[in-house]
Amino acid sequence: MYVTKTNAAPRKETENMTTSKPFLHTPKGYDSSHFRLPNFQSFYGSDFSSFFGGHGSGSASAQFPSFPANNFFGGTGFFSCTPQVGPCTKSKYRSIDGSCNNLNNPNLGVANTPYGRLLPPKYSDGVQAPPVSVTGHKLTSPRQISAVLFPDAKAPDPRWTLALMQYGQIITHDMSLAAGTTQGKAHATRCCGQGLRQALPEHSRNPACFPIDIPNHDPVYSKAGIGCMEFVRTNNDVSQGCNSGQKPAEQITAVTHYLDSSNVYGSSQQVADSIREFQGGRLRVELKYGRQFPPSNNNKSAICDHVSESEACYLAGDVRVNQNPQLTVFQILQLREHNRLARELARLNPHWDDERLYQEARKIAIAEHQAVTYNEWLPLILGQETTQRNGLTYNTQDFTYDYNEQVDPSVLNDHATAAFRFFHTNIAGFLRLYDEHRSSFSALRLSDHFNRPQIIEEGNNFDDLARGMHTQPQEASDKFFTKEITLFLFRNGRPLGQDLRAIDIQRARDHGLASYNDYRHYCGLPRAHTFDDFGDLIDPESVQKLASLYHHPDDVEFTVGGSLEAIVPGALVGPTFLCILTEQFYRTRSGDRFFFENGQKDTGFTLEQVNEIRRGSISRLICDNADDVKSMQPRGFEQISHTNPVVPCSLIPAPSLEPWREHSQAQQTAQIAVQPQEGTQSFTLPFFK
Ligand code: HEM
Ligand SMILES: [Ca+2]
Repeated sequence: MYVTKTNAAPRKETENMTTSKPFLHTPKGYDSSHFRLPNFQSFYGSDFSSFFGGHGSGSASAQFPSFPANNFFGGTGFFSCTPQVGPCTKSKYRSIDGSCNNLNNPNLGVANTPYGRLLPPKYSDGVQAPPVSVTGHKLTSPRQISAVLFPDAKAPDPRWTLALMQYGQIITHDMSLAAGTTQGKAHATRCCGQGLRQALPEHSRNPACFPIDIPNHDPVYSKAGIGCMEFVRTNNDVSQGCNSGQKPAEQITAVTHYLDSSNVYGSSQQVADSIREFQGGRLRVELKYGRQFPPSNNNKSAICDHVSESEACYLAGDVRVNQNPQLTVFQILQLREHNRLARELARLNPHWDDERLYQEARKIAIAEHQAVTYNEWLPLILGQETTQRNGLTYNTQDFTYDYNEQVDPSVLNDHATAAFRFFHTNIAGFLRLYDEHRSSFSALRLSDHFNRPQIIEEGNNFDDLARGMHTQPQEASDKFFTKEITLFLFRNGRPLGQDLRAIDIQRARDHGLASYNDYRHYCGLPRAHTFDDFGDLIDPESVQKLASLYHHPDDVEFTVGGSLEAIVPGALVGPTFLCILTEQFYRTRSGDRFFFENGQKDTGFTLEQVNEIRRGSISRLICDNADDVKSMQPRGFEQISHTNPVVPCSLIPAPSLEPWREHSQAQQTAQIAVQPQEGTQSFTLPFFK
């Protein structure tokens, strides 16, 4: 069944699903001009109700009471995979942990629940151990695959700015975090079958040859750039694993699955409360020379690298906030945007209390983030045609009416552990600094500043970095990855660091992802029976390398094959990853009852409010929240050109908060007296009594 935007309404679920079954959305209507998805039957039978953490069954939590959170990462132990949720109250606002979004299945999308999956895992023992070659051979070390197939070659993207990549990382951090893998330092957590959650101990990693750290004095590296080449045991490949006979292990993601700015607000009440000011609806900030920065992290030495007590190391809704300077800049812009909204709302509605201001500002800030993600970012990444045809974007001034409670919003393992990581290709090794005239005078080396955000507070760096990422090109979408992440990741002052591409490959093994061929098949592309068959989408040189690295075409990993595909015209990714990403972003919007455009009666915005939010943009975010950026090009993800010139911020459209004003008698009288001022952007000036 194919449903296209041109001849039918956006796709809707039609299966007769009951609450006792897992909510797996089956991708029926996927379509693009280049390839089509077949009708797809969910591989999970109806007896898998406990597979995704027991959604709908409730039995797991009854049998295995949940353990205190502080035990969670503290070594091997079993915990409930079903969050204790509900009963749900009818709230106008999202919960912090994602619960009660889907009123029939309040656990859906909640933080610390398993990823979803499109294709069943392929563990070599059926339940937990990473896949090995179908011919029984060991797989080549991820580090070697990375070095052979994904070398560095500088090729700036002809059209898009580094902000496009950087906002992608914000989106990613909003959507998922493999529990325990933060900064590559900690250990994994997963759900075994039967709703058991297991924290794996640190020593389950073989310290003798962790495949990803490149030893500083590695003789092999110095010759061949390979580093540690042995195949090693991984997190999942441990003896204290899930008991045999159980259903396969499922990895857990620590943040809310929804696109709800959980990176800003936190995914647990505890974190959310720790970053609130509890005054005026604002989030906590530290003021430095009148500029707002996030509060200081109490755990600096564990979270940041190279930190003296005086160096900045921030606390935010997401633990990865300090990971790289541009990411931190965006997080700070989002934080300041919340506080800006809270202040504006307080002026419009002086009778609102802290809680009301916090919730309303949060709701608007999340909506602005969804608007930028879906209307500005995704069409560039997936291609406009793909987003339009598959119900990801709508060209309308009306509501979209596309919430579907049958859609499972869970972030898919296939997406987060393979497809979405492809955009590591767009990372640039150097971050250029640009002044207001768009002259560049210096650049930061990325690996000098991993987990070390102090640099952004110095001088005008904050603005120069903000302008810089909207001026400098991102790296092109191709099979090349900058050495700053494949050789120097988290090097923390050492000459060499880790290899993110190798980590991506290793992590996908650990999560038991099916093969590249399986995903080709899933996406309606032919399976390759010989290595040469991959030549339909992959260049001959890479096909040859695949043949040298793998024993059989079925051994080729999804992360690897998918990253070598030719880019779909109009998009920034190859066809198989595009298919998975499209499915994910369809679920993320239509499975979210609070999605800003969908016109839900009790929770949504008025149409007038929605259309104000639609006026927002990435450039507006910079104009409103950088320290002193006075001009931007209108389309910030697109490089500056004569069709996208830098203009004064006053010419960049801005949402008006006027539709949020609650009209009391006194205010109505006052409004007549105070007319909106000519020439100011649409934010209404505060009303002075
Ligand atoms: C400077 C930029 C970036 C750096 C340094 C970076 C680094 C990392 C690191 C260290 C991990 C954890 C790897 C692991 O232990 O498995 C990770 C995970 C990931 N990255 Fe990136 N990344 C960057 C940008 C991006 C971008 C632009 C995207 C996509 C648009 C992206 C998508 C992902 C995804 C989906 C994951 C897995 C999240 C999860 O745990 O579920 N990253 N990245
Ligand atoms: Ca989230």
